[in-house]
Amino acid sequence: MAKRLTWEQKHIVNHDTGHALVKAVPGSGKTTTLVKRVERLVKSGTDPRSILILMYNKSAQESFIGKLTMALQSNVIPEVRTFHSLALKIVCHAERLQVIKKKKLLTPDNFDYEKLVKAAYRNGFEHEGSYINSSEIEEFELFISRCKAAAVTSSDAATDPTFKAIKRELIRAYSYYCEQLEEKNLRTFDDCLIEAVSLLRHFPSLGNHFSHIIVDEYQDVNLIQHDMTRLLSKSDTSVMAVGDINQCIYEWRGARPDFIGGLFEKHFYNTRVFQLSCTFRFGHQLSLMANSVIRRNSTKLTRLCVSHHSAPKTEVRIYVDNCLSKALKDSQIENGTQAILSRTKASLAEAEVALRLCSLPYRYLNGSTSLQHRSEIGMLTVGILLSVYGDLQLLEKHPNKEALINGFLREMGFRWQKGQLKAARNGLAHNSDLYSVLGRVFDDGSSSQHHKELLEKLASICKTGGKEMLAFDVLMLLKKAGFMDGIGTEGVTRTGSNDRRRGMVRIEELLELSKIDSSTFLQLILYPEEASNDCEPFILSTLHGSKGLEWDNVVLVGLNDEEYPGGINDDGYSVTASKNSPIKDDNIEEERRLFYVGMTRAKQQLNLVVPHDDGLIRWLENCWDSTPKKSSIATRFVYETGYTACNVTSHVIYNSEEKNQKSELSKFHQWYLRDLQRLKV
Ligand SMILES: Nc1ncnc2c1ncn2[C@@H]1O[C@H](COP(=O)(O)OP(=O)(O)OP(=O)(O)O)[C@@H](O)[C@H]1O
Repeated sequence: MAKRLTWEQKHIVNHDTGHALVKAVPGSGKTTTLVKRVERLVKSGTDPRSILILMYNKSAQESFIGKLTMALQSNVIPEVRTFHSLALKIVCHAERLQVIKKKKLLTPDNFDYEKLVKAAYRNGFEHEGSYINSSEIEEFELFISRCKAAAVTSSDAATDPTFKAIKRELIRAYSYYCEQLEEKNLRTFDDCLIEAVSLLRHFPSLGNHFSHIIVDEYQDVNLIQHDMTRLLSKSDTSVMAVGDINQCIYEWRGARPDFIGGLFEKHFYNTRVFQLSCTFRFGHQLSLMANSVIRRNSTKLTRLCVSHHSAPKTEVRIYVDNCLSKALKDSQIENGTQAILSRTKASLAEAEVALRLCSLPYRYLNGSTSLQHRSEIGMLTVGILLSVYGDLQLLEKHPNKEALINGFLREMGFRWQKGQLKAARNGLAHNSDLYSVLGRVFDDGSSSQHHKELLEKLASICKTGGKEMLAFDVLMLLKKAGFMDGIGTEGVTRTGSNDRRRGMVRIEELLELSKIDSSTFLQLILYPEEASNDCEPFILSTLHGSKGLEWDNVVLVGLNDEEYPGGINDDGYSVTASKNSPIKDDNIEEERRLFYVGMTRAKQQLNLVVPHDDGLIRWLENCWDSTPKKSSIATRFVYETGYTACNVTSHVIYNSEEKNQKSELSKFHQWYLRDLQRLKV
């Protein structure tokens, strides 16, 4: 059945020519509106080939093409591309015209790309042996994209003072990566973007002439993409940028709130501003809570996110005491989609253990790191194996043997000398007696006092536990023996190191709470039970990864203030950040936007799993929605939701309660009611 467009949607569909900026709240029917707009333009005579639509990623591009083909009922549809694919088209065209050198495109799914990244990593870190932890490669790739988004060359990286805090190994790896691309005559999509912008600047005719350009998710564009949009726009081109400043969360990839929040209007003259302020995804309580959080940012909130009458009546629950298992048990929705989202990967690892404990099915959104590949889990598993059995026989033939042992060897703080790590790995391939293997490795005359002490620690832990011990107690033994002291010190980036340290804290809390014995823990990690298939698998994702997606049931975890937003700046670019420095206002604003993105993914249910915090309980009882003055245990963002007051107001709305009750509501909630009336939704 055709949907009746809201009047805000109709205004956008009917916009004629001239630049436009559409400010759209989450789930506000952007795609529906844009498809309708293109349909109207084509039906009123615009040549579809003169319309360009730029989507943020490939899946959005494919879904948009599908919807457009259906709407236009024609094979001639406008050009729908991602920035990358458009850049590639321009670069290929320039190659054919022999304006630039021909190079081979290296895509991320190409095996040669993986080989190149690993070779560069090995080179930078002087890494020995064939095994490299996937999360280390992920961190290196992230660093590559950060550099490329800012068009940083390898020599820039080596000399730029803002890179002072970056590990030299990482910069060496990046230089090697750039050199290899050059030497082998290769380019990646990131290189294409940089080259395409430079080509358009010097040879403007390389870009087709478009009468309309529509750019979706404009809050995610970086400077290169913003420049590309400008260079593609001719004097008679109408550019429409669509996005939400409150969902700008990719600053580490070069996106900045000011592109959508000012620069677009500055660079594209006479821009008309439109709003899509009505959400079809979630109900009033969640809308009120989301507004209540995001209004703390310095970006002035001129329009609220308001729920459409057809939106689900979303239920929001808060679980105190980090009761994830309880939240998982009572929040499942039959046949509904569900997700667990977290700021850090560390809390996702904890969620994985909790899901295994409840025998619930799950998978990662992008298939990346799973429990066995996290080095602190390897450390703990090997430590428990040693304390219970004295050796690693149980790992023989296990598919994750290498990953788990690698975690241990890496986190134990051995300070390996050349050749030793490789010798240890080779030795352990055929011998499960870790103590004797390491004894032989360090018995070459060059071993230091430090190595001897570590071996003594190992000896002290071997078979001290026993099957009947609680996993938590074994962990305490390992801690006492100094096993956990080195966690994170070998990290590729500070973000990764912090994440592993947090992972350890999270697992410690979970083991203390769940009281499982060590053999159950080993079973969970090594041979988890088949999960029940009574419900849809829980999707595990970071908040960053959840952007643009939605689920019936969303569970947010890792909501303690010291982890999220955290007291320290995790960003490896920051030179001055120290453990005690307070998080900067800009960073808090970005973290707040991330929380806003996370909470607005839910359709039917939002479950917030928070640590025990008496302050929060008081806050909830008193209907307060201000930020606590002193540092809190639960993340400050949960306080900012004004949960109880929003619950009351949404009750008033759903039950069409009396006017006098409405007048008792806060000014902010009255604003919401006025918008609801104004929008007539
Ligand atoms: N006018 C309308 N009336 C009723 N439902 C609508 C209307 N417009 C859009 N929707 C519904 O709202 C939901 C979200 O729409 P759409 O996918 O177009 O949103 P979006 O803004 O692109 O989403 P996102 O925020 O994830 O980018 C869809 O289920 C769509 O059918």
